Parts: sequence; structure tokens; C-alpha cells
Amino acid sequence: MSFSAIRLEEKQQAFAELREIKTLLAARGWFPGTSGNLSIRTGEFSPEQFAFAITASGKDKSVNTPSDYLLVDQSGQPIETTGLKPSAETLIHCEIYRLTGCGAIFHVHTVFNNLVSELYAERGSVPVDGVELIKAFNIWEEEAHIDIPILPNYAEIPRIAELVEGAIVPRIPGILLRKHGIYAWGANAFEAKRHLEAFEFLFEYAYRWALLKK
Ligand SMILES: CSC[C@@H](O)[C@@H](O)C(=O)COP(=O)(O)O
Ligand SMILES: [Zn+2]
Repeated sequence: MSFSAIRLEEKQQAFAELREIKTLLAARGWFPGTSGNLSIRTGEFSPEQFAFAITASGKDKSVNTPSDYLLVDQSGQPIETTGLKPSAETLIHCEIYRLTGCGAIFHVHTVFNNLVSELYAERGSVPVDGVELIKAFNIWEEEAHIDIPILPNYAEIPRIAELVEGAIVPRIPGILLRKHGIYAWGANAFEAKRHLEAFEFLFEYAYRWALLKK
């Protein structure tokens, strides 16, 4: 595949989808202080060569401007001439696309995802038992138990990216970074949003349940 094969309509569609989800999540306060990043895969792909549209680094994600997104390749390098810098966390997106074949990745910082990542940091994962919203991950067994993986929040993003492969649990479409935020993914934007919302519900539940049990 050549990246010139990414048609203008595909790029515009990806940017429009990113804008829609960004606006919606911003209204929930899920991008405090310019945090968070979003991406959607574009064009044909193989595990070795692919491209995706991603939010530019350092932007206020609660504001829509004509220069919020850019296209990058599987290594996170821009594939078009642009003055925009891809998200500082693009390498994590690259790894998740490469390893899962997913179509969209959404990353947000919330108080609840930060709290549970610290509460269960030593354990290495957030346990959740039998909560109905686990079904949002297409896990249908009764009283299902899941563990949502937590990675350390190193300052160097490549150090985090190299841990992603060992952390991914096939049926769990997300990874927490300790006292940082959640990366949730799905086959497309619809599914990634459903997963992200389910994670956030489960994190608030896990936090409140841990308090109640005390
Ligand atoms: C401004 S705090 C958040 C950042 O350090 C980072 O974690 C983040 O999510 C946003 O980075 P960005 O480069 O804008 O994609
Ligand atoms: Zn972040």
C-alpha cells in the first residue's frame, strides 16, 4: 500500500469522526488541561504498514479548530506536509494498532481512572466482578471476572510503548497507565466509545466499591 492511496474523502471522514467524538467527550470534561488524545485508522492496512489520523499534540481538546488532526504512519511519522506535531503519545497508539488490528483508540484522563490505577498499582490490574457493563466488552458469561491491566507511567513514551505487547489481554480492549489515564480501543469509533464509557463506569464502580468495603 502507498500512503498516497489514502483518499481525501477517507482522511476527511476520519477527521470528521475524530471531531465528533472529541466534541462529545470534551463536553463530559474528559480532556482536562489539554490532556487526552484520539485516533482512527485510515486506508488499507497490514500489520507492517498502516496509517491513522490522530489529534495534534498540546491542543485544547475542548475547542475545534481547522488544524486539530494529522495523518501518521505505523511509526508515528506524519505522512503529509504539516506544521502540526502528532500527539506525544502516538507511539502507544502505533503499538496498539499493530498488536490488535483495531480501528480506533481513545485516551482520556479522569479522576476515577487515575484513582483506581493507583489503588491497584501493586496488583498490576484493576479487578472487576460481575458488573453488568462488562458485557460492553462482549463478555457475556454470568458474574464474569475481569482484570484491566495497569502499566507504569514512565516519562519516556517509548519505554511505555515497549511494554504494551506484554500488557494486552485479548478480551480486554484497554490499558491503564498509572496515575495517568486509560487507552481504550475498538474495531471502529462506535466500539471504542462504547468500551471507553464502560471502562469509566467500571472505574468509578471499583473506586466506590473499594471505599464501601472498608
Ligand atoms: C497536559 S497533560 C497530558 C499529556 O501529558 C498527555 O498525557 C496527553 O494525554 C496529551 O498529550 P498530547 O501530546 O496533547 O496528545
Ligand atoms: Zn495522556
